[in-house]
Amino acid sequence: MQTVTLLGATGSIGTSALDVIERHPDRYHLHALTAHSSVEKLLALCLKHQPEHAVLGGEDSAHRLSSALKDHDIKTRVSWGEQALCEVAGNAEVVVAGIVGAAGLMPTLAAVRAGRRILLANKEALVMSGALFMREVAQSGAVLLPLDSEHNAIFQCLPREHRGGLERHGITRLLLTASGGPFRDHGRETLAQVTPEQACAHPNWSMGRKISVDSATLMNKGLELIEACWLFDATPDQIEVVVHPQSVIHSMAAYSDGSVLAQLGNPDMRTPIAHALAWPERIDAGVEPLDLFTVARLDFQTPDLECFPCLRLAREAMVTGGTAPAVLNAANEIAVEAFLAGTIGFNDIPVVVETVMGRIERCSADELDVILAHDRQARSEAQNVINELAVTAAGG
Ligand SMILES: NC(=O)C1=CN([C@@H]2O[C@H](COP(=O)(O)OP(=O)(O)OC[C@H]3O[C@@H](n4cnc5c(N)ncnc54)[C@H](OP(=O)(O)O)[C@@H]3O)[C@@H](O)[C@H]2O)C=CC1
Ligand SMILES: CC(=O)[C@@H](O)[C@H](O)COP(=O)(O)O
Ligand SMILES: [Mn+2]
Repeated sequence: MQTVTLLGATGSIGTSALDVIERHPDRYHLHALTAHSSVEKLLALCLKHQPEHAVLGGEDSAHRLSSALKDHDIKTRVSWGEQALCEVAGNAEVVVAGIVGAAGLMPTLAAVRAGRRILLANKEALVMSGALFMREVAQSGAVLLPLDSEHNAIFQCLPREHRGGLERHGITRLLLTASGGPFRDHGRETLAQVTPEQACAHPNWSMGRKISVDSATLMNKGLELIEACWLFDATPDQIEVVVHPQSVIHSMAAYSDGSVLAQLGNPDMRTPIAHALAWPERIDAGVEPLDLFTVARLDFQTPDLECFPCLRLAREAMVTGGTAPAVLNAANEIAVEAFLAGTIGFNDIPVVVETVMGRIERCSADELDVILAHDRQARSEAQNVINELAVTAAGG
């Protein structure tokens, strides 16, 4: 029996992870469930799963949850804030990192430092702090398993011990597949008019709103390119993005003898979650078997970097290195929030990111304090750019 902390239990990853965990009560025991502000959702999960701990973002919401649990005579202990998240992340054998955005960095790092088995969905944490994060994994002996569907697929296509560069294993390229998002065939003019609801309607995956917008701008693929560089010790030019609208091939590894290994499956996050939970064993994920006759065809295209500059910006940030990926990520988080709030348009997202990247000087990213300072600076600069765009739009 392994104890599990599920960071971001009320989200899309959290829901899929609970579905898999529930199928295997003999293997997994819930140590903690966490959320930010979804008190009612976390209450329902605590009533059902009775974890030892529940963590929320603020004191008021934690008091509300605690008193509701007492009314139901449930013994789950409730706490709040980043320190509490780090404690529950450090105290379970398995940690599912399913918080969205930079907020996931400190709890995920706490799990790394405690040498836990980490199932990483929170790609932003690795994008922000890649070198430091991987150094801490090596030092603590943590087992880092990718949940992101593409990275989990690549992991499955690589030799079991894949350390120290791809060439050593005869791997020439990683082929990172991208659905192309809901606006794959749109031109730049129509993109200017798209709404948050349209952007969040991903053609193949049901996900949280932030990652859905990232998929629509191709920033998700950019973040994933950076994520793949760190996870698989690859250089940006060893990674090729392939638009594959069906999302059936989840990614591939090309070898020097001409072989290309791929992992296929229905687009359902329970597959990578079950894979990483049980690795190196295999367990039931509750996922329908893939029916290739229904899929019928697999298409491939090159990404359109004119309409979707975010992929280019992320590649450039990785090549620049240091704090550039943290700046890219922070600016993107603010821009996506503004787009979802209706403050800026879809095509303004890359404008905000590129302008912020041009204004903040790159630094070495060896220290956490430096990374966090650049994250804060990029957020504040992104807000400035958004304000400037509003003035321009008002004719100022
Ligand atoms: N969804 C998917 O299929 C995939 C997701 N990912 C990655 O997984 C991560 C989670 O994505 P997804 O599940 O879609 O996101 P959701 O928005 O669905 O869920 C986010 C979760 O994080 C919690 N959360 C939000 N803000 C904070 C905060 N400031 N502090 C602590 N917790 C917070 C939310 O709590 P509350 O409900 O209270 O807001 C919720 O539990 C992202 O990094 C995403 O890129 C990667 C591959 C696939
Ligand atoms: C399920 C998953 O891993 C997402 O990151 C998915 O990849 C999004 O799809 P695209 O970014 O390819 O549209
Ligand atoms: Mn992905």
